[in-house]
Amino acid sequence: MTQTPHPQFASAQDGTRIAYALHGDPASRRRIALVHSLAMDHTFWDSVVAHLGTDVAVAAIDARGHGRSGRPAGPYRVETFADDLAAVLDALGWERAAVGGASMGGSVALAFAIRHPGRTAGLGLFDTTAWYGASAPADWEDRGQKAVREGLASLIAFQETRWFTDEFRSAHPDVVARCKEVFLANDVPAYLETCRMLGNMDQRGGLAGIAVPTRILVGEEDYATPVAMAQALADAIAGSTLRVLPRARHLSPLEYPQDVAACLRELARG
Ligand SMILES: O=C(O)CCC(=O)CC(=O)O
Repeated sequence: MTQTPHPQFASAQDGTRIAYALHGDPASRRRIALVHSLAMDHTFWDSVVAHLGTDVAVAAIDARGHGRSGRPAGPYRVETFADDLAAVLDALGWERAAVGGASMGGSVALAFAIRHPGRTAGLGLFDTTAWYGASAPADWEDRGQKAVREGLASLIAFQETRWFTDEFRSAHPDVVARCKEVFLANDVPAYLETCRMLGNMDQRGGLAGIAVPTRILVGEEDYATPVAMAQALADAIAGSTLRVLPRARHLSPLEYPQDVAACLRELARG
């Protein structure tokens, strides 16, 4: 079991504290910056980090509104989350890094690559999208409002099957329990604002400008960001590769940590 380092803090442009954990060799020039999925935190990456080895430097952040980071009032924007990641790179003195993200974090990684191309050594996109579709603003508002009305626990049954297959849940009850624990610890107003952010996000216009090595992974049974969304990313980002993971659902860094780590190591080579 990897021991997660104590979080450190960077200051975002608006003064919000952004927490991050630094793993591996801080002196390594092979640098990786990671952003978790909705309502998770930096510990989301622990099993990937365990497969990354100690010859890379890895910064895993808590996005604003999540974990130990600040929870300013909304509205939230994916571009702000990307600039928060840039603030973490600044705090570390990193000019560039391979950037990886899962689901919400993948959307943040996309925004980072679009806004900070010179700082993006490579892009790892796991179970994610640039756009959730025309009904997304209403759908995500419904989800956030359910949390407000009935509490985050009312979403757990939905989340569990959205995150993982039945087989995975039976084989890895500890992983599922940890995800639930982190999910339930979220701040409801911040969760609502993050849901709204995802519903309103549309980054499709920026994809053609991404010119860094890009690897896209998606679970074959991902109902949250289905294979068609990953295919749309692959079609729009020149030179990207797409791999569909068999028998996986929405959280491939937890379902396939070794494969995600291999992908990130490759991106961090340059
Ligand atoms: O559950 C969904 O519909 C999507 C969840 C999602 O894509 C956001 C996330 O898990 O970060």
